[in-house]
Formats: sequence, structure tokens, C-alpha cells
Amino acid sequence: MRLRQWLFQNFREVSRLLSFEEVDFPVLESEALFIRKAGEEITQQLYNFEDKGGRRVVLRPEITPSLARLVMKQGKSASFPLKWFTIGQCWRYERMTRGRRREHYQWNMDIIGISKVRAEAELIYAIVLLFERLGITAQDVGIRVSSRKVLQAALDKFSIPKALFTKVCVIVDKLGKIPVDEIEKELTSLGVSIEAVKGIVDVLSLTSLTDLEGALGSDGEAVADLKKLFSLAENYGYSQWIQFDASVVRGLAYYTGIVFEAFDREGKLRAICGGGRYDRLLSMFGGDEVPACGFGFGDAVIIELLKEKGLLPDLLQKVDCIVFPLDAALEGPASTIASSLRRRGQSVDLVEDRRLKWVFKHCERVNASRLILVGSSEWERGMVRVKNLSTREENDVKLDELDQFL
Ligand SMILES: OCc1cccc(Br)n1
Repeated sequence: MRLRQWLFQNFREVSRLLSFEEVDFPVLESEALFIRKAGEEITQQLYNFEDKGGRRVVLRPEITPSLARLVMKQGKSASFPLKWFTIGQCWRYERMTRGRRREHYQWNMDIIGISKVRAEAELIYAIVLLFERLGITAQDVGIRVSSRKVLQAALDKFSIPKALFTKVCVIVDKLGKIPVDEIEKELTSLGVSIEAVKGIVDVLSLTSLTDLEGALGSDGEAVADLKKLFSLAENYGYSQWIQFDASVVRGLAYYTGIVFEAFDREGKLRAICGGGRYDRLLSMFGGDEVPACGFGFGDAVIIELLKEKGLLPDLLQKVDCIVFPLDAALEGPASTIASSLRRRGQSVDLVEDRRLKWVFKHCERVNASRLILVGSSEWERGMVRVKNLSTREENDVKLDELDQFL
């Protein structure tokens, strides 16, 4: 829990630095919110069930659809742009034989109401800032960046029907995860011709913007967006973190533009985080199209990476004071002292019914700064014994002079 709180505190601090406001959404959602026909893994692993009212519900597998639903529920009262973050538990249902977690916590940051690529540049900067705060460098981790518009242009080039776009995205997202011939088989089963499949795979293997420009021409939105993003990355000072890689499409059906994912350069781990632009998702909940982009950053892979890099912090429990009555008859005064210290903002562990030997061990175990012993002779003089556990200094102190020893 200390490790989780440390990680979440870093998520929160980065969100604060970028002036994002914390929001929260229900873990329990209507199943309909996540029923999509694109064959995404996330919708095939819904932790869904029927509640006592006969409703089809799920433990949410992701956060973005809830955000979309609730932004649109605000209607005209929402003053754009919105910069929202949340850290929330998400669920999936897998056979436990795979030994993978069914739940994890995800930090989400979303910018709603900005259509320009500077929104994605801000989000990628937030991710870089988080990595830097954890001691991770651009030599450890890279961020692959592309745009769904690259794939859209490739499909247009081979006149693939737009209706197939999201399904093709979900399939080609598996590039590098499953053999290419399986991907080709899934694409041809959608009715994509084999030459179009080869052409698409060729475009998606590009890793230089110059080559992309050569393949798609320089007047398309895909190239323009990516050039703008890489130029802004220079301004932010995080160019060494990002690289163009056309194979990045991300596995969520609703992305429409820039997409990105962070990866460990040793290639041992799954994607650390990922996100992108989803300009058409909000209008699915009524109203006009509202441009939006965001990312999800899970709490599992990042911990594996920190372990790999020897960057896990040494988080010990910490208590300011242990208060211990040396005589059972003094438990009342001990409570008085504990209460007075707590009202001064001191964390106090009030210990009773233990031998003194145990108490000294306990002080070490919880890294207490001071031990305050309530003994009858001192108490008769209105005093307590304060033992500073780092200097070993001991003082008999009047209650109204305690502050000097805190
Ligand atoms: O990132 C996919 C995902 C969704 C919900 C729960 C878990 Br564990 N993992």
C-alpha cells in the first residue's frame, strides 16, 4: 500500500503541475457502455453480470467511455477545455489460469475541447514528467507515436471501406504481438485483398516521417499532425523520448488521430501506458462532436519496470511518537498526552499492555522519532520522559514544554 500511495502521489503531482482537475467516475457501469463490435480484447473480457434489478452491468474495464458519457451529460454547462485526471480501479474477466490480475488501477489524464495536437503534446509531456520523477530515463523507456490517420490514408489508398477501419485497427494493433501471417489472415477474412494487406503492413512498418511523407505525400493531415507534434516535443525538451512508429495503432476502437504508447527499450515488458485522440467518442453520447484525447497509465507494468531498474523506493512506516504508560494505572494520562500531541499534528502510536522490551523493538519497527514514557514518579511532578530515538537523548519534560521536544 505504501508503494501504491507513493506511485499515486506522483500521478497526482504531475496532474497538479499540468493544472488538471481530479474527477471520479463509477466503477459499476451499464454493460451497454462497453459493447463495441470491433473485437477488442477489452470488450471480450468484460467483468459483466446481471444485478438484482435485472440490469446488465459491468465493473468498468477502462475509464474513457464513462468520461465521455459524463462530459456530454453536462451539456452546455461544461466550459471547455476540460483537463481532467482520475486514478481508478478497472476490471477484466480472464480465466485465472493465465495468472494475470483481474483488476488494476489506472491513472487517466484527458483534455476535452482542444482539437490541436498541442493537447497530445501536453499529455505526452505529462508521461515524460512522471517517468523523470520516478528516476526513469529516455535510455530506459521510449514513447512510440503515430496517428490513426496514417492507417486511414493507407486504407484509402487501397479503397478499403471506411466501415472496416476500427476492425482493421484492432487487428493491426497485434503487429509485433502475433505472427504477421495471422494478421494477414484476419485482414483477408475481413475481405481486404492480399495486395492491400501487404500494402498496409508496408506502410505500418515505416519509422521515419520522411518515409511516411514519401508514402502518403506531404499534404495529408497525418503527416502534418505528426510534424507538429515532433516540433512541439522540441519545445518541451522531450524529443529524445519519442519516436515515430507507424505500427502504433493501439487496440481501442475509438481512437481517431495521434496515438502513443510507452515501452521499455529492453523489450521485456508489455506497454507501460498508452493513449490517443478520440474525437468521435463524445458525440456518441449525444450532441456535437467534441474533440478529446487522453491516456491510461496502469499501476502494474510500471512497478515491474521499476523493479527491473532497481528504482523501487524503500518506503518504511513512519511514526512521530510512541506513547507508553509504564504503569497500567497511567493509561488515562497516556491518553491525555497522546491526544494533546495529535492535536499538535504529531502521529502517535499509543501502546499499552506490553513489556518495555517489546516497546523498544516496536519503536524500531515503525521508525518512531520519539518514545514518550509516562511513569508515576514523573507524572506526580507533572512531567513525562521524552526519549529521542535518533540522538538517544532523554529528558523529563513538563507537559506545557513538550513542543520544544517535538
Ligand atoms: O489493461 C487492460 C486491463 C483492464 C482491466 C483490468 C486489467 Br488487470 N487490465
